[in-house]
Amino acid sequence: MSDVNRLPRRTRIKFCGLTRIEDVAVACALGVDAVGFVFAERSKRRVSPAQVAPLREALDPFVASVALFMDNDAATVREVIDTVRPTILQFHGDEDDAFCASFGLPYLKAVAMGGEGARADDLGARYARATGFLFDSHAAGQVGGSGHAFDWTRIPRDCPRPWLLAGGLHPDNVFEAIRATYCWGVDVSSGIESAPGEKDAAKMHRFVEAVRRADAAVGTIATHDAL
Ligand SMILES: O=C(O)c1ccccc1NCC(=O)[C@H](O)[C@H](O)COP(=O)(O)O
Repeated sequence: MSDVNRLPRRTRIKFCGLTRIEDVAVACALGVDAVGFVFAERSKRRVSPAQVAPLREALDPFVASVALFMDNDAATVREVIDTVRPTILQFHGDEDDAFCASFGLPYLKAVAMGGEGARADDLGARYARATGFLFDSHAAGQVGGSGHAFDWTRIPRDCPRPWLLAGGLHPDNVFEAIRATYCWGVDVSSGIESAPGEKDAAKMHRFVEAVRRADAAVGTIATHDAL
């Protein structure tokens, strides 16, 4: 394969559970790909649509806004879409493909990898319209954002769409996480916080720096298949 078909690897970065406009500004300055706002009812980082609207307006161009839900009802999802205008939706509960796709926006399905009942098989068939997947450490029915990792060897090798690794990532383990899993993207919440919902600028900076170091260490991606 010629070098013209290879580019440096770039792991996508999503910062999740933002609640403050100053944290949005830092995330944008660091060049992250996406920020997440949590509308799940039991979350410590839960925000209201009205609270998020100015944060979403403050985003730089090309920084995606992700609205997170966990078994919220359709009316709540619609209210968030109308007020916040997120780029993409992310569902953490028992939602099926029909529900997730019914809002006319791309969606990510979070896959609960913790606990005994983890079910990561057949994702392409069960969530045929998902844009991608996010493997997270919480157990089915439990909230995310725990700061705990799961056993990365349980990630299915044949995931049919781009997928993000989440759960317990922080500036000191994300290098190894990327090297071990070759994930498309990483998602972090607790690992860049000083308190739930309050991000720490120095940790955010160290996290991004570690991802870029991992990208350089892991090497290149072949682009010929996609072109
Ligand atoms: O963050 C929450 O409070 C939350 C509540 C309910 C459903 C999902 C939730 N968060 C989803 C995520 O943001 C991921 O779990 C997160 O990036 C990984 O969390 P962490 O282990 O804290 O990095």
